[in-house]
Amino acid sequence: MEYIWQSEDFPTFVFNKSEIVPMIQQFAHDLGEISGIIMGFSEENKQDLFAEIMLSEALKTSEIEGEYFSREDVMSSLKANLGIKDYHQNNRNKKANAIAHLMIEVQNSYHKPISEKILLDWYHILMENEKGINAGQFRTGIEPMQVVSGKFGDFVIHYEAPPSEDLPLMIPQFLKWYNDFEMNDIGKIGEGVVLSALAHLYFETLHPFEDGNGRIGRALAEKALSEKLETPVFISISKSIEKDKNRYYEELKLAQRNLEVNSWMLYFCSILQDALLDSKNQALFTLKKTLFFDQFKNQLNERELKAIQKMTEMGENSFFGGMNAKKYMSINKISKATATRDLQHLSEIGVFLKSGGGRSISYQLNL
Ligand SMILES: Nc1ncnc2c1ncn2[C@@H]1O[C@H](COP(=O)(O)OP(=O)(O)OP(=O)(O)O)[C@@H](O)[C@H]1O
Repeated sequence: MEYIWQSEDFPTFVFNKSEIVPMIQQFAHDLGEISGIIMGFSEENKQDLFAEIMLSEALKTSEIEGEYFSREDVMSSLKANLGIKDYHQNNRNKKANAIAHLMIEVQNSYHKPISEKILLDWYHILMENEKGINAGQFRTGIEPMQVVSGKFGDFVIHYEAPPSEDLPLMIPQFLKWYNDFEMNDIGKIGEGVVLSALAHLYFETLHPFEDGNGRIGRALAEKALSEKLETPVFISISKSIEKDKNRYYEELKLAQRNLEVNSWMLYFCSILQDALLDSKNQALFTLKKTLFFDQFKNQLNERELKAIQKMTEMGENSFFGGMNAKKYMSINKISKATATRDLQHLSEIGVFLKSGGGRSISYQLNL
């Protein structure tokens, strides 16, 4: 046997539960903490946070594939699709629209059993604008479906998926395995974590589509977790994977060769944990931001408010180099004198902390 799908025992994945139980406990603990933080949020803040996390997933799952979209394009699609007021889809980047639409569809279908229709719908959403791809069906080609790297003429084959002709049997088996999945002795959260990890691996093993298997498979991992927890879990798995893509490929490669998948389980649990921590930090930042705006909003003029919103809209520490007079003038399209006056005021009331001197003065938010 070269690959796991060729084994008689496939898909009986074997792993040591006791090794991942502490990770599941930590995950459950952090999940509880986040729920506590979010509980106090206004509906608007909740929606903003969830949109932020979906945005992150949409951007990073595309980046893993080497596709880079602008934050603004994807966010405008997400907000329009979520029906957030004042947002209309004005984004002509069809691929960015597609990935945003997929993210929302995945959250909307978290409670439904997985089916061929759901997978094909997701695929259709993702691929309908791709030329040369039949967006409504699983792969049927006779050429082998291989994961390769390297240059033309010097390819390394990392993996070969089952032939297309086997899929009509293997896909229903996968769907049944997924929908019947149970692991009662590690609690609902544990069950969700394990299903998420194994469903992703199983799906990548089948590689059932011509293209987009990574993106659909990561979407499926998110759905599996939400489904078992019976509520949408807002985490960005792809953001965590993307931090070390090579490790992801290595772990998949290793897991394709042996049904004993301890290393994969440990790896994937660490990805979920990292993604959850990231969501927690984002939630804490939203909280800090709200308290900050509440404290200062009555002392700020429109220009000051606009500049502060700009500095916080992309998350903590994302406004590189802090604020300075030049940036402030350009954000508000105003004269240097007005900018200097506002910056002075913001420092005096304690919104900004000033650093540097002369031409290199910059201002950080005193969050
Ligand atoms: N050795 C491997 N075995 C099985 N699957 C693998 C292996 N290495 C990578 N993969 C999966 O295959 C995906 C690539 O497949 P495909 O090109 O169809 O998907 P994609 O969504 O278009 O690309 P990407 O995953 O890069 O976004 C990877 O993202 C990963 O999920």
